[in-house]
Amino acid sequence: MLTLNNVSAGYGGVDVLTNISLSVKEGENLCILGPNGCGKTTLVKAIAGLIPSKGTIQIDGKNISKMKRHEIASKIAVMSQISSVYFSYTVFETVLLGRYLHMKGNALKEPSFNDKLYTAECLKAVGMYELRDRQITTLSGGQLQRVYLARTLAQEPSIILLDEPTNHLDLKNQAELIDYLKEWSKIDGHTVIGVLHDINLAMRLADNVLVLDNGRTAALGKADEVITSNLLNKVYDMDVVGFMTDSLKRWESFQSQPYSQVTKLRKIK
Ligand SMILES: Nc1ncnc2c1ncn2[C@@H]1O[C@H](COP(=O)(O)OP(=O)(O)OP(=O)(O)O)[C@@H](O)[C@H]1O
Repeated sequence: MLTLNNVSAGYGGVDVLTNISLSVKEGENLCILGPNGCGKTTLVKAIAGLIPSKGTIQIDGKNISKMKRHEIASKIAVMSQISSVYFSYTVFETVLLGRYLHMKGNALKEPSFNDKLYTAECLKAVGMYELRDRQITTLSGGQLQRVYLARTLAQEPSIILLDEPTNHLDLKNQAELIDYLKEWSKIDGHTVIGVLHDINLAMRLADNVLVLDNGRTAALGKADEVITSNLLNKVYDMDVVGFMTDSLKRWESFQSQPYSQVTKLRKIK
């Protein structure tokens, strides 16, 4: 479904990514891992056709450099981290924007009954239908992220590209979003390709993992085979598994200690 062959991309003529090759089949999910600045977002932008790239990127056998913007958008939706909202639309209007493609690209046109119906379905799917008339500026970060998920679904893509979508979300909402997308990917050969900093969430979502190191492929393969302590320690330049194990031990000991012992505050000198 999605194939990258020797893809290099970057900014101002300088490559950030070098010779990335991979393929993602329908119904499979891929997580992209790697330290800050290694090129994860750049890869997402290249796949979405938002920046030029060398090599070939094909969706369903078609080269994206030969596809029109709206044709790419009918296949791929990008869901990124939420940023501040400066323009106020209602929840319903925001999700309706995801139907833009299906409204023959004319957002000024009165949406059809079917577009409105599909928008409502997407809002129901993410549990935001009741808040459909609220201005999005009045929503919490978690609610806003749900609205953006609904807008992504309204686009009816076959591939969702995630770029760190879980900031602003508490633990429960992070897990729910990832589980929802995992479920979505198992319907009708959908695919999720996601940049996630949290390795636990990545393992929850991914069938396959690409680990980038300085713009190059450090590892690519099945999640349980690729996510090894040696590789993570090398790429992130820290004892990742040791850190996670230590956190778990602290949590366990915190649980077993009497309340009085763990709440002692250090005196400020
Ligand atoms: N628009 C841009 N113009 C020039 N350089 C850029 C641009 N966007 C990103 N870069 C550079 O490209 C490199 C890779 O950035 P990218 O955002 O892809 O990394 P990342 O792995 O997603 O990082 P992070 O985990 O911090 O989000 C960085 O050195 C960054 O400074």
